Amino acid sequence: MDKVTYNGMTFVPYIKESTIQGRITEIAAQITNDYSGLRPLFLCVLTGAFPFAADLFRSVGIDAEISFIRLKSYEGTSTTGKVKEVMGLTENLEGRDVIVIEDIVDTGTTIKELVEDLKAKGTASVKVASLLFKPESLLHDVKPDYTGFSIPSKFIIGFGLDLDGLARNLRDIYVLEEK
Ligand SMILES: O=P(O)(O)OC[C@H]1O[C@H](OP(=O)(O)OP(=O)(O)O)[C@H](O)[C@@H]1O
Ligand code: HPA
Repeated sequence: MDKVTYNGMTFVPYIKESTIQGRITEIAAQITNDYSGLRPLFLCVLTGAFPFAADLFRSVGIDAEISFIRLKSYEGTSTTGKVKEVMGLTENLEGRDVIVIEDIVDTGTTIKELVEDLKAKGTASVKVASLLFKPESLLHDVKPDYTGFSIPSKFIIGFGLDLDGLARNLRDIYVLEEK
């Protein structure tokens, strides 16, 4: 794995694809066990979560459905603090067991708003599976129920995570190089 550069910023290798896949398999096994006999609805938060959602959803061993919502709050490497719904939900969520799939919980702003919204829609339960979690960046009292990797508060890209729309197609995860 070599360094990569986007918009003049250099990123160094951080988490390998094989390590990511191994962790996704473990989370899928946990979900398979926790939701046995239920038919959960996975809700993928576009855009960043799509590679994680595809791999996680295909690894669970129970009947399940998947749907998508598109939320946006980041510009460059920082949050705007405002979560914009770019594409909404069409499903009736009443009585459903929902598992939100996120690529990252950073300040927690996106997940806090989304989970509150989903609970207000009459869901039976709402849990969050996030590939990455930055506990030291949290601005709200939230925490994923299933976490791939807890990481320090550094900007990362790859495996769905972007810098202004780029780098989502990297198979591995990279972190911004320290100067
Ligand atoms: O915990 P937070 O500080 O709210 O950050 C997490 C959110 O930020 C990213 O989305 P972004 O707005 O960059 O949209 P994207 O998925 O289209 O890249 C990521 O996919 C999460 O949804
Ligand atoms: O570290 C990050 N990288 C890319 N997108 C993000 N959205 C929240 N945090 C991040």
